[in-house]
Amino acid sequence: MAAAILTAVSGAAAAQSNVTVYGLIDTVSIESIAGLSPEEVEWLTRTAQIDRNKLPLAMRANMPPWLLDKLIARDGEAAAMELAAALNQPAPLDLRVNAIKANREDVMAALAAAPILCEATPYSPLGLRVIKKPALQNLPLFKDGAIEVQDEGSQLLAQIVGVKRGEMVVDFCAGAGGKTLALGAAMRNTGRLYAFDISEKRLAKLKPRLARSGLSNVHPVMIAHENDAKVKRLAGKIDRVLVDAPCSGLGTLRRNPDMKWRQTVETVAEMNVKQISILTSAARLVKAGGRLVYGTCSFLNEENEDIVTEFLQANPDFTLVPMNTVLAEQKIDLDTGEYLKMLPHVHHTDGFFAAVLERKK
Ligand SMILES: C[S@@+](CC[C@H](N)C(=O)[O-])C[C@H]1O[C@@H](n2cnc3c(N)ncnc32)[C@H](O)[C@@H]1O
Repeated sequence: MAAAILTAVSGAAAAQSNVTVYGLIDTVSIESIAGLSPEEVEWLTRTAQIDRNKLPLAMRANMPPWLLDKLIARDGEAAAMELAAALNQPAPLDLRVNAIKANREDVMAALAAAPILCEATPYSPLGLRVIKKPALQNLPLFKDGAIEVQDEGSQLLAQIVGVKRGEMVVDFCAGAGGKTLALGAAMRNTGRLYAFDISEKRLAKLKPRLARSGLSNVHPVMIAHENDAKVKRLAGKIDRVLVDAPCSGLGTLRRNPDMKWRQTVETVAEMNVKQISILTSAARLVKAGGRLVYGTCSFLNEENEDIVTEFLQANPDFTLVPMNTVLAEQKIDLDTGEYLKMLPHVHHTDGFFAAVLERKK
């Protein structure tokens, strides 16, 4: 790592490389970087003392210029810098209580005895925010599936799908099942929940989590692509469909700070093509009066509102259910306008977006 740092800054000394180094110093302490020579420690220490206010904005924000420019054009400089600052802070550790195994108060008391201090999350009725970050893997609560690690924003996205007992539900992009587990528990282990994904590896990671959770209503299904014949077979039969779409992941930069350096305007545009294609195919599953929920862990309009607008223009049999209505149905005291928009500097969650679309009866 040390060699890579010096190559990055002493080569062409490109602004981008310097941004990376400042970001690294902000995220991890110099002492925690192994294998540095005394000269490298000295150089990094001097770099860390530079007055950030004299640096160009993108360096201060620790963001690629294309991304910062986009945010400034949309939100103004102050708001963009506030979001950037929040994304440069480490994320808290949030847990979701598995309602078919435990309730939040009992879990809180059991954790306190461990002793692990936590507080109830403000929006998700099943969430706990752990004060420090202890290892949880060996706790009986974790092994028995009473708790799962899940950001509060992700919990909310599952909650606003509004699943009920006995329903037919599809989690179209289930991955390793973060939201699948929340949906299955909200269905009280009844009905049928299909967990689709194109990644065998991710679906395999869902299996041990499912075993711990005690859920028997989840059916993982590997699909080749969004237009797979397995999707067509369920057309018009599903009460609730969640599309937790593949996206830039920029909303999770607190956990994956390197992600922003791998995204470009072009990768986002490629993702948009996939997003509208998946949403359009998943929509076929929804029965009359049923709901389709489109979500991302991104804060970019291109991946969020713009996809929903394009979808609604092409699919007039769907209408947007205002998020205020959805959140009120779930008894969640939160107002984020027409859509769910969770942001780290406002809600202390990862960045999440969701829209609820209903098929006309
Ligand atoms: C944002 S991740 C899902 C995260 C997951 N829902 C969770 O809560 O942990 C997006 C997922 O979409 C899957 N995916 C990508 N293309 C897909 C497609 N055409 N059809 C279904 N799933 C797809 C990816 O494999 C990835 O697991």
